[in-house]
Amino acid sequence: MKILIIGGGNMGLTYAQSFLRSHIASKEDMMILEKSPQKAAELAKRDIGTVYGRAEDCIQQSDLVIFAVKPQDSSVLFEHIKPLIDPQQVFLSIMAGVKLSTISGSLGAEKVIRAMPNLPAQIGMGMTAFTSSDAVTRIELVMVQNLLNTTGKTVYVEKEEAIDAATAISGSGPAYVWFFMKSMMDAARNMGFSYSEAELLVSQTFRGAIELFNKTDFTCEEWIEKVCSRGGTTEAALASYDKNLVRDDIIAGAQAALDRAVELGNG
Ligand SMILES: NC(=O)C1=CN([C@@H]2O[C@H](COP(=O)(O)OP(=O)(O)OC[C@H]3O[C@@H](n4cnc5c(N)ncnc54)[C@H](O)[C@@H]3O)[C@@H](O)[C@H]2O)C=CC1
Ligand SMILES: O=C(O)[C@@H]1CCC=N1
Repeated sequence: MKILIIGGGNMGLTYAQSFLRSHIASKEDMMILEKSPQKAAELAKRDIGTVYGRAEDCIQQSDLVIFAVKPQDSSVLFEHIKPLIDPQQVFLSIMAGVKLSTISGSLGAEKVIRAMPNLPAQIGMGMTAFTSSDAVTRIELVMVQNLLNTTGKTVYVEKEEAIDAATAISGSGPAYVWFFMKSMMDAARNMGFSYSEAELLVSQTFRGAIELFNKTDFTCEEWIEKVCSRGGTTEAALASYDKNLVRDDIIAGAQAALDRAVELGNG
């Protein structure tokens, strides 16, 4: 199966590397279409398949076309490739917000899958939610799911709105986690730790807390209770979070991401 990835940025490159690393696709089957000549030259050095600069040279030979450009670049791209595509090709989009109906309507193609991955896909630890149009066959869906599975865990969702919600939670989520890590590192620096000490203290704390959570059946609340001594330090920190409505802010942030996904989908 010939796979064409359109957009060789963070996610396009991640996908190409992941498919190759897992041997689900060979270099001969992988094509990347990248419009920036500088990026295309860098990609060509990576030995991850054939890199193209023109859609005319690669679209027709592909069985699966993956859209990994920014949502804002999608309408120009669709307009350009519409005369080149075969309506029987399968299209997979990972673009935030852009709806199945927009993709099929703009291209005149029926077999469209929408997925929302995240950046830990780079190390096979990604989380992807995906859904598909009715015209995609079971075999085609399984084929795409097998590809997505090379990047981490996947979940099929029936309702397309859940893709926008997943964008706000798991798609953007790694950035929220790094934001929290950075804030804790800033606190550590203020308390006198060096940069590398702050990094070690914080990254190992995140790793330990997440591993512990994943390896047991306790909820977050139960774990929090185990850390908190009555009248102790953790309670003081959590009281400060409560007073400053940190939880509400985190929920509002995720809601802002969801609102933006919907907005991107409306053009
Ligand atoms: N970065 C992330 O963590 C995630 C991104 N996404 C989605 O993935 C998509 C790509 O995101 P990134 O890889 O971060 O962006 P990026 O900016 O790193 O890569 C996009 C690439 O597409 C190229 N491009 C734009 N128009 C093109 C065209 N007409 N033909 C060929 N190449 C073209 C650009 O030159 C650029 O190299 C976005 O739609 C985003 O919503 C989804 C989940 C996570
Ligand atoms: O920030 C964005 O719009 C994309 C979608 C999810 C992660 N990055």
